[in-house]
Amino acid sequence: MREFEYIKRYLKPLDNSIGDDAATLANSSYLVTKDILIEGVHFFSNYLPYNLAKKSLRTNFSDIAAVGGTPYGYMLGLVLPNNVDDLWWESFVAGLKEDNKYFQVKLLGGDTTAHNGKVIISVTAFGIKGDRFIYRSGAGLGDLVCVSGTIGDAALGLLAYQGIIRDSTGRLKGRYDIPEPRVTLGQAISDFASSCIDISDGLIQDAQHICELSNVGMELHSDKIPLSFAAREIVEKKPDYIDLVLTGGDDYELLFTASSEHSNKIEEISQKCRVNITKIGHVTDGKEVIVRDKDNLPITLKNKGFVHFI
Ligand SMILES: Nc1ncnc2c1ncn2[C@@H]1O[C@H](COP(=O)(O)OP(=O)(O)OP(=O)(O)O)[C@@H](O)[C@H]1O
Ligand SMILES: Cc1ncc(C[n+]2csc(CCOP(=O)(O)O)c2C)c(N)n1
Ligand SMILES: [Mg+2]
Repeated sequence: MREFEYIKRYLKPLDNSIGDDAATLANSSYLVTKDILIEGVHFFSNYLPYNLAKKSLRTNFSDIAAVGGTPYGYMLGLVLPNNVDDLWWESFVAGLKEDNKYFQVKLLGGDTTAHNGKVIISVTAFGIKGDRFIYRSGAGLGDLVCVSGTIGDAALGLLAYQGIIRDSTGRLKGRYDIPEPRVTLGQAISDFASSCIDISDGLIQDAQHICELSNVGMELHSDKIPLSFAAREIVEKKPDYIDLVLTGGDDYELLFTASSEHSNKIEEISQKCRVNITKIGHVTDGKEVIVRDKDNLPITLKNKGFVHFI
C-alpha cells in the first residue's frame, strides 16, 4: 500500500478532518503543519546542510501557503548522526538564519537527538490564516485548474545530480536544492480559490489528491504545462521526459482551482505577485485526472508521482 492508502485506512478514521496541507489550531486563526526530510529519501548524503536547513523550512512553508496562510514560526526536530561536527552545524544554522529573516519567522523550540544513523529533520511549522482557509475539497465542476511557476525543474535537477542529464546553467539543480514556497500567491488567492495543494509528490498525483477530496475529475493539457527554458530544452530533445515533468515532484508550486469568473483576477494576481500562473485544464465530473497531449489524445503514465512504501 502507498502512504495515502495507509493514512486513509488507519489515520483518517481517528479524525475525519485531516487531509489538507495544514490544519487550523483549535478554531483559531493559527495554522500548523509538519514535514519530515530523511537523508537518502528526500536529499542526498552530500547535500549542503545550508540547503537542508532551507529545504526543511520551505517544504513546510509551502504547505502553509497551500491553505492561504503566512508562516509564523517553527519547532525544529533534529535526528543527527553521532559524529556530526561543527562544520555541519555552522552551515545548517546559516541556512536557518537566512530563512528566518527571509520569511520573517521565529524558531520556537524543538528537540535534538543523535543516533547511529542518518540525518532526519522533522519541522512543525505554524502559520497565520489568510482571508479564508483553502481546503483540498472545494473544487467544483467547470472550475479552472491553475498552476504557479514552472513544473518539472526540480525532478530534472535531481536527474542532473544523478548525472543522467546535463544542467549547464545550474537552474534545474537550483530548483531541486532550494524551493520557493508561494506564500504571497497563496494569500492572494485565499479569498476565491475553490481548492489548492502544493506540488510535492508530482503534478498528477497532487491533482489527484484534490480530485479525491473534492469528488471530481480533472482534464489537463500537457502542452499547457508551464516549462522553464531549461526544462523545455530537455523535453524537446527527449519528449519522453514529459512523463517526469508530469509526475516528478519537489517543485513546491501551487496547484489550485477557481471558478472561471475569477479569470481576470488571476491574471492581476499573477502580475502583482510576480509569479506566472498558467491555466492548464478544468474540473470535470469524473474521478480521475486525465492528461491529454497536443492532439487531444489521453496520455498513459507509468506512475502518477512519488510514493513512500513501494
Ligand atoms: N502520520 C500522520 N498522522 C496524522 N495525519 C497524517 C499523517 N501523515 C499524513 N497525515 C495527513 O494526511 C494528509 C496528507 O499528508 P501528506 O504528507 O501526503 O501531505 P502533503 O502536503 O500532500 O505532502 P508532503 O508531505 O509532501 O507535504 C495531510 O493532511 C497530513 O496532515
Ligand atoms: C535523494 C532524493 N531522491 C528522490 C527524491 C524525490 N522525492 C523524495 S520524497 C518526494 C516527495 C515529497 O516527499 P514527502 O511526500 O515525504 O513530503 C520526492 C519527489 C528526492 N527529493 N531526493
Ligand atoms: Mg503539501
